[in-house]
Amino acid sequence: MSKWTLGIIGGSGLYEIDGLEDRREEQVETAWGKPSDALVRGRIGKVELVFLPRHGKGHRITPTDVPYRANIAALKAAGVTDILSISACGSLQEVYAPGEFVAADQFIDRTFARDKTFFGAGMVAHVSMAEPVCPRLSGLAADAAEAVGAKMHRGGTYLAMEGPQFSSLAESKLYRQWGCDVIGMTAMPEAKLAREAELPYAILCMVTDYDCWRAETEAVSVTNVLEIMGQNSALARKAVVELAERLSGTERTPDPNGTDTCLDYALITAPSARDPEMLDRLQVIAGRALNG
Ligand SMILES: CSC[C@H]1O[C@H](OP(=O)(O)O)[C@H](O)[C@@H]1O
Ligand SMILES: Nc1ncnc2[nH]cnc12
Repeated sequence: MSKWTLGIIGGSGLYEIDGLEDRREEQVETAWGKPSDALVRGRIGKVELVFLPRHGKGHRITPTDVPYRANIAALKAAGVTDILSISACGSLQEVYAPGEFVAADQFIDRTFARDKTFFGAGMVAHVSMAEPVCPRLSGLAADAAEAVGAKMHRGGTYLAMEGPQFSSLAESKLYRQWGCDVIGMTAMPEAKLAREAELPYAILCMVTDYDCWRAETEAVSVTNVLEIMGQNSALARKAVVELAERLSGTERTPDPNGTDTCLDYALITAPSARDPEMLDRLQVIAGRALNG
């Protein structure tokens, strides 16, 4: 029987999760360095959970400096089967009010100062990002959040900006014209790297502000993000417990979208041209496809 091992990446305001039995912390190191913090492991019912606070405890790491590759590699090495990110974000549309949740299913990546692939010289891969979010996990997470009282919006486009400064008014208006729904600084390259690691990924965005485009509202600041997070992070934590409890009685079947085996269609470097050192480094991420 295949079981669920849920990786939870907590964003701004979410530095712990609730309800873990057998809670323990593990300091780990990967071929891409140390992850943002110790992995917090435990169990809810029959579901294993591995929690990682993206910015580290105490929020020490900027969105640019988050060790995205080490985080995903550490979760993969820990046996995680699926990743749920919980992130604070700004609303780019009237319909998403602070305090509400958006299960985003598309991204526009405007980040430019981050390592975005595990692969590279000696082993090149091109995974599909046409559907970057796992519809199964996203739907289950949205159901769980709704069940604990969150106002949920299903689907939406998340604009990933570099930061750490918030957007100018001109940028905020431009992203609205592009049809984006929410804005944040971290889902990219996280979702891309999860895909390369064959891990289905979903994101629950907690709306904390209206960025700066809405004339009748003051522009986003850390103060108002933290205030809204303070009021709503308990809901996000309850949603994680609810999700794990709902999955506890079920067997995990392969991801219907094929993410579990997506590298079968992505590796392009000819076997004779592959760099043995690169292949060694990639074992934890791509061993299934490389050795198969
Ligand atoms: C504290 S406001 C800006 C900060 O909040 C979001 O973080 P996360 O996505 O990790 O929840 C946003 O992306 C910025 O990093
Ligand atoms: N308006 C905003 N822009 C970018 N990241 C955010 N995180 C929370 N609110 C945000």
